[in-house]
Amino acid sequence: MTDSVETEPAVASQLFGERLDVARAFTANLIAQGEERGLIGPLELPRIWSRHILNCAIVAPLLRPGLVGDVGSGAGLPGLVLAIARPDVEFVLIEPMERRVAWLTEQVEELGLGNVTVVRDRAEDVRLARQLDQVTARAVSAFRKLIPLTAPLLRDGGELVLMKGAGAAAEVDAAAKELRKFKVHDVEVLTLGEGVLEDITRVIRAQVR
Ligand SMILES: C[S@@+](CC[C@H](N)C(=O)[O-])C[C@H]1O[C@@H](n2cnc3c(N)ncnc32)[C@H](O)[C@@H]1O
Repeated sequence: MTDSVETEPAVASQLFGERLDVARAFTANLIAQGEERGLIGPLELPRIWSRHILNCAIVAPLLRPGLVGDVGSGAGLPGLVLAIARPDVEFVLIEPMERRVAWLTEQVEELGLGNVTVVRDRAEDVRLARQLDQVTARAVSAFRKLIPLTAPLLRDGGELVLMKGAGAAAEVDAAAKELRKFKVHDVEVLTLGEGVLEDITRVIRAQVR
């Protein structure tokens, strides 16, 4: 583990409220084990809070009570962070890689997250007992590729909440064919965290069917 780990920014307490201790425990576990377990690169530790934990937590107010599927959760970003921030929302984390699933399952147990289920599968193959109300994803695939993977998992009127980089608007333009085919509409690109976070977060939000 590198010795240059970012200290917790003051805004963390605002974003997690009374769940801050759980967020701290998860972040400490990620700092302690993330590099060794291939979940996060060493270069990320100096920006673990600003670039990763808080960058995901700022999305929490976009979620509604219901069932949210986080596709390609990896280290738990954003799925576990959102599940910590929003105990009123149920989450299913969909991740195909065995060692990442093992990490996610351990974290759910250790942190006592009763609102999270972990499923080992690819989004295009997974069979869920219930249709999702919302889907989240971060750093999994381009918007046009995510649409066919995620839209079939959503109920009519469900919503995509996809964390994206600076190219979000261009990704929307490149997805015209998939938007039509999967009846994705009311697409907007949101910028979150301005004036609050060091790194702003861009989100593509869209309705399905
Ligand atoms: C670059 S990592 C990002 C992980 C995490 N979302 C983050 O932001 O740190 C991409 C993740 O998506 C998962 N993934 C790739 N293709 C997938 C698919 N078809 N369905 C579900 N997950 C997938 C990978 O196993 C990996 O954990």
